[in-house]
Amino acid sequence: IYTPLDSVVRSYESPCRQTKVAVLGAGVAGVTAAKTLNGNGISDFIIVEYNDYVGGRVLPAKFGKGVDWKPYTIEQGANWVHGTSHNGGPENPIYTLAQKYNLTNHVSDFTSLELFSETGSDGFISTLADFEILYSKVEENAGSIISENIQDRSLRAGLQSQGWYPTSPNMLAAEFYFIEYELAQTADVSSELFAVVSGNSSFGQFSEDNLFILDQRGFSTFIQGEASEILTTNDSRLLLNTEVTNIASDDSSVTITNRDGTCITAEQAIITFSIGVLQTSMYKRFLTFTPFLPDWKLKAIAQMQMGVYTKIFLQFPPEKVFWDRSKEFFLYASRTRGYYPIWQSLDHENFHPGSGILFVTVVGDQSIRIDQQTDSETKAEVLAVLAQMFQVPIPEPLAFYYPRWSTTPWSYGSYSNFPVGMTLEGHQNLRANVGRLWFAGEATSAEYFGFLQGAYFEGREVGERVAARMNGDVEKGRDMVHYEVLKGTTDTCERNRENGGTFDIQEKIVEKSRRRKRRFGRRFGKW
Ligand SMILES: Cc1cc2nc3c(=O)[nH]c(=O)nc-3n(C[C@H](O)[C@H](O)[C@H](O)COP(=O)(O)OP(=O)(O)OC[C@H]3O[C@@H](n4cnc5c(N)ncnc54)[C@H](O)[C@@H]3O)c2cc1C
Repeated sequence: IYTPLDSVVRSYESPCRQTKVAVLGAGVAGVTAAKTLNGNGISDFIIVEYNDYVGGRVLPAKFGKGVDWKPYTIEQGANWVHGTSHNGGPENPIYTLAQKYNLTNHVSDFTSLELFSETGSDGFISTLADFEILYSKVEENAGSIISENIQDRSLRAGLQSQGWYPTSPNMLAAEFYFIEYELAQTADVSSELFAVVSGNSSFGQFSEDNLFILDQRGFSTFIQGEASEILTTNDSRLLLNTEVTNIASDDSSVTITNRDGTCITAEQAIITFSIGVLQTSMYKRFLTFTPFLPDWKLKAIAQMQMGVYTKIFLQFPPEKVFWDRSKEFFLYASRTRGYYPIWQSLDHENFHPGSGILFVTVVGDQSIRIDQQTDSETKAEVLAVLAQMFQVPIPEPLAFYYPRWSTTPWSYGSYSNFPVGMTLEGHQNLRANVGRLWFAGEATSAEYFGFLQGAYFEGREVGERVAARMNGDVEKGRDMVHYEVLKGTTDTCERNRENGGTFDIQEKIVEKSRRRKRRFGRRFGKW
């Protein structure tokens, strides 16, 4: 018999929208997780996304003007597919998707490079060659760290053990080109082992090619395409413009509360927020967990690092282009580490010829510094560097833009980097579920952290685990391994898939590292 009290009790019990799985975040990891759930028969999910678009850190923008006055599409976030496929061997899933969506691209030629000092064009190519040879020894050493299970150390210590002490602008620039440009942080704070693992997993396993995506539909076309295979237009299972502010879980359900006051109750939740968001929320409290996450999880979140990587775009009048249009890259050696070091021209026959577009990349502390500056302050610095490099009067740019990743509230940084002193077990604590809360994203990948493929593989894995749990597959849907107490190293037998690493592949790749080309290839002639 229905009584008014029943309805009060019912609405008290479930004031929120009900679903089986709440997928939090609509970047590569979230969309891949949702697709995997769908592929395993779970279509009752809700994706909650802060922004008004699908794609997360794959973020095109309109910039400048073309001959027809239409702006160009440039990429503020991810730009390259790092590693493609290897003679019928394993293929980078992002490469597979780039092909599926026919994304226009060009393989970057890192040898198409001109070098500059603070007083103009320079010929410090031998420094680059020296670094490249030395780095192959660092790779071999990382191989010993795995095979002999010795303690990891900083990449700085690894470089120093090979006699690398950067004391000149040229050496700083060479180190930037090989290390910071990829890790978005310095060798000082990076793990030697995992810097090598990361390079080998993508470039050693897939290929050395780096596809620069210049598709005018935007790089995010592939994620939006994948999302549209599981969602209809205006699908009520995709909540855009919705910021999650609290995640409450107990033995029976998870409740997601949003900034707009709405809420969702789910059986399981997949959290794909960046490590920057999870870290910053610990002290800014814009996102809270009820109850608090356990100590082992909080420590792992605090330990993984978030790098910052900033592309600063300039469009000059095309008739006033002052750089060599046949070159793709320009490397500037400043006395200050990381001061506007890498320039890339899009006004090139393989990119957007006649565009007048040039962009410079800074990372780490330099990114954090310029994120606090006004556009005009940063523009003045950038133009002064160009004047030093090219030794000609630099025209006023028609357009100038850069995103401020370190303060972006849905990302707080660009991508993760493996710190010194974090073991595979410590990292596993970042991946492992806490009851009904599952974690996925580029940072939870021990092998592909920082890359799109990391977000893809982790989204897929968690999607499979959650689907298995919902479908009653006890073995596959079991809790992920975590470690209440962390030891100094990870036992050899624990370097396995369960802990997010396939180090047998790594050992084989490291063995070959001396013979194979590295990311930048055999460019500088000393091989
Ligand atoms: C500048 C830059 C350059 C890069 N270059 C490359 C490259 O060339 N090649 C490459 O492979 N990778 C590159 N990356 C890394 C790549 O972009 C990421 O690895 C990948 O996009 C991460 O996907 P994700 O799904 O893990 O996280 P995200 O894309 O960050 O997805 C998480 C989603 O969660 C949402 N979210 C956050 N907080 C909340 C909240 N409170 N409520 C609701 N939603 C929320 C966010 O809006 C976001 O959409 C680059 C990244 C940046 C920033």
